[in-house]
Amino acid sequence: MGFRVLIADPLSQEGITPLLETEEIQLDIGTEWTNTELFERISEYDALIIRSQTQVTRALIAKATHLKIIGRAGVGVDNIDLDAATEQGIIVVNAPNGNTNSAAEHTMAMMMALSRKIPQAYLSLKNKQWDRKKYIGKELKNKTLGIIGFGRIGAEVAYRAKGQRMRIIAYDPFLTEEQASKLGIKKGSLENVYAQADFITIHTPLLKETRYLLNQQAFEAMKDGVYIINCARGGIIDEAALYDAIQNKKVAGAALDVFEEEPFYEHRLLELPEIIATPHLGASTVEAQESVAIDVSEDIIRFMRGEAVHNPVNLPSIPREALTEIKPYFLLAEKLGQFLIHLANEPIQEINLYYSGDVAKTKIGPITRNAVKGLLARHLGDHVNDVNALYLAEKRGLTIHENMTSSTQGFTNLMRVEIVTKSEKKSVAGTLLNGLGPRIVKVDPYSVDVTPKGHLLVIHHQDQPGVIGKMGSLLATKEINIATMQVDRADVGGNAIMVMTVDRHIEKIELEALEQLEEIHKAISIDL
Ligand SMILES: NC(=O)c1ccc[n+]([C@@H]2O[C@H](COP(=O)([O-])OP(=O)(O)OC[C@H]3O[C@@H](n4cnc5c(N)ncnc54)[C@H](O)[C@@H]3O)[C@@H](O)[C@H]2O)c1
Ligand SMILES: O=C(O)[C@H](O)COP(=O)(O)O
Repeated sequence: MGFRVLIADPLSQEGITPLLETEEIQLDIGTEWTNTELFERISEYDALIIRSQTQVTRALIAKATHLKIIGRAGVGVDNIDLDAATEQGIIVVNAPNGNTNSAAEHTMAMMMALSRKIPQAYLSLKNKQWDRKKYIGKELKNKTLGIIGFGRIGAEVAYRAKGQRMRIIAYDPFLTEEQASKLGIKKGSLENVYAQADFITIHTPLLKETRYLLNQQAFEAMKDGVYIINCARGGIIDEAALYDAIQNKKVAGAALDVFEEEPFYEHRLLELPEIIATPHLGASTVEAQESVAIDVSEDIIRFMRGEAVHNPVNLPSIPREALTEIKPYFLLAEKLGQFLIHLANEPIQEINLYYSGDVAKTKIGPITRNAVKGLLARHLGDHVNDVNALYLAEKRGLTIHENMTSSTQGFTNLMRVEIVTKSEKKSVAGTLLNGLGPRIVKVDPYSVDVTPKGHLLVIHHQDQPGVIGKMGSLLATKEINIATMQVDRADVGGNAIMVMTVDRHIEKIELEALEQLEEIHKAISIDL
């Protein structure tokens, strides 16, 4: 059947070449589909690619029973219910860099068209008017540009505006004084921006904190005759407040590429001659569209092939060099989790992770995620993955603690996973042996050396002569061949453990037969 990909919004044909050239991918174009069709057919797809039009709501995600990845060919993901995607284990990727330049250029074009009233003058000419007095503009030179949101696009706008000899004051919670002075701009608070700027351009995402950031109060705090440019997202400006601010001459004009509701065919703001507008064209250039479509297509192919994606939105992004270093620990962590959950006799309440040696020097978050995934997979199966492991653990009331310790116990790297239940703690520790892969080296207090792979049999028994022989004979009667065996004990004659690798899965009834032996406390079968 292949990996089924649905493109729901118009993408650059050249940009989807990587998908077209990948044999395993079966590509459908649903740009002409109605919403009803999309709802009816979404369950057929492994991947969905969109731009800003398609609303990926919780309801749509609930229907998307086979969906594994959503690719946003662009930056803003406010049209995707990220929580719903994460809960369903769907990874969301975007293409954050491909349209930066186009959006910055569009912002500059809008600012210049606004200050020189170009669209208004053009319309007037089209209407057979030759009116020169009406369209007197304002220069940008020596004016102050306030930039709210100094990320990729905000910074690109700053470079260009400096070329226009504007003074720049920027507000962004992450902008430091040092960065600002290096760039030759001023860092200010929102209030500073409002008080000083002649032009204000917005470049933040639409978030809870930025919704209606530019509201009546904000307009009141601005200079009289300020110009506003929004090529970021509708909803960051309160459109009703902007309308009033223009009517009462506080705001001299606004250039809008984005709106609270899109698309629309009539808009109250467009009745005002001080407003110029484009229908969300910031990223609409040949270059940007090709670039974002390539980026998102390549991430979908990477995902399909089990490789790390480059632009995850609902997973922490890991730099490539760091990923090479930590990836081998993912398997170790997952196997430790899968093994350990079989030792739990009661529901788990807490998961503790202890990292030491080389592994403690890496980015442990994604390693923890894999351990939790392994722990939950026994009861949640395929439903749990890297994307939703922590969410699902949290939903089940599990607390997770990560700890760094110095106790390497002679290994160059060691990670221990511990689960806490109402009445006991169980733990398993493992290491990554150079060139040999993951090894389990401790089960509770017992030292072992087990490759976490295949069919394992864990026996808790009394340390006494003959028990290993009895075990071996019983397994032989069931035609269960032992491939490897590890034994350790707490004290002579005390509690002991055997961890065996056997050649086939051991049935419950066979475990019960083993537990009939007097010296055997518990027999556990684990398939890894
Ligand atoms: N019109 C278009 O077609 C178009 C094209 C591309 C991007 N966009 C939009 O432009 C915006 C910026 O994109 P980007 O690629 O530069 O994103 P970015 O993530 O690189 O930058 C966003 C910046 O906003 C800052 N920020 C967040 N909350 C803030 C707040 N409350 N106050 C001030 N700053 C805040 C962040 O710290 C970050 O530096 C996004 O909304 C994106 O969707 C629109
Ligand atoms: O966030 C973005 O990348 C822009 O708003 C572009 O949106 P579009 O892909 O719908 O043009």
